[in-house]
Amino acid sequence: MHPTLQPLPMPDAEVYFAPDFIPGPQADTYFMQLMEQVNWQQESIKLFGKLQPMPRLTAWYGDKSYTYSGLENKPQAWLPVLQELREQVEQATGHTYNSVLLNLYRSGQDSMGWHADNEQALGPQPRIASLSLGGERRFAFKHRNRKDVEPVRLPLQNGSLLLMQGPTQHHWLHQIPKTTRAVQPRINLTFRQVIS
Ligand SMILES: O=C(O)CCC(=O)C(=O)O
Ligand SMILES: [Fe+2]
Repeated sequence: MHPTLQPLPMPDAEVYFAPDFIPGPQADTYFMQLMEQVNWQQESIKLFGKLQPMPRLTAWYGDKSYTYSGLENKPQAWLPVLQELREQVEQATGHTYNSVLLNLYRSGQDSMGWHADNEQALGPQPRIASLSLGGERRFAFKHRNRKDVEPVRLPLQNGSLLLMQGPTQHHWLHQIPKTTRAVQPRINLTFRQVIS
C-alpha cells in the first residue's frame, strides 16, 4: 500500500487516509476535466413515498450495471481521465476496481445522508477507494451501535484519498453533511469492485 495511506485509529474498521494523494495543481486539472466530461445526472430518490431530487449530481461508470439506493445504473464506457485516476488508485491501494460512482456536490446544500456501502454486489467486505477533488467538505463516520465510540470527522481536501475496507461497512455509517459555510463545488469518486 502507498506509504501516504495512513491507518485511522477506528475500532471495528479498516480505514486509511492520504490527505495529499494528488498534488493540488494536478487535482485542479482533474476536477475541471471531470466537470466538463462526465455525464452528470440529476437522479431522484423516493422519500416517504415521494420522489425527491437527490441533493447532488451523480454518474456511474464501470464494466457492469449496479443498483444503488434502489436505482439501476447502466454502465457507461470509462473516460480516459477516469481510467487514469483508476490506475493511480489501484497502484496506491494494491487492488483493482471495475466501477466508479461519481458525486458532484454543487454547493454546501448538496450532501449525502448516513449510509453504509454494504450492497450485496460489493461482496462481504466491500472495499471503497474514495478520491476527493475540488472544494473541501467534512466527512463523518459514526459507529452503528457502540455509544462509547466517538464519531470521527475528517476534512476531505482536494486530492485526498480515503480507503475503507474490511469490516468498516458492517459497523460504521458515513455521511457528507450539508454546511452553511461557503464551499467550492466538490467531486468525489468512489472506486468499487462489483462482483455480481
Ligand atoms: O462524497 C463522499 O465523500 C462520500 C461518497 C459516498 O459515501 C458514496 O458515494 O457512497
Ligand atoms: Fe458511501
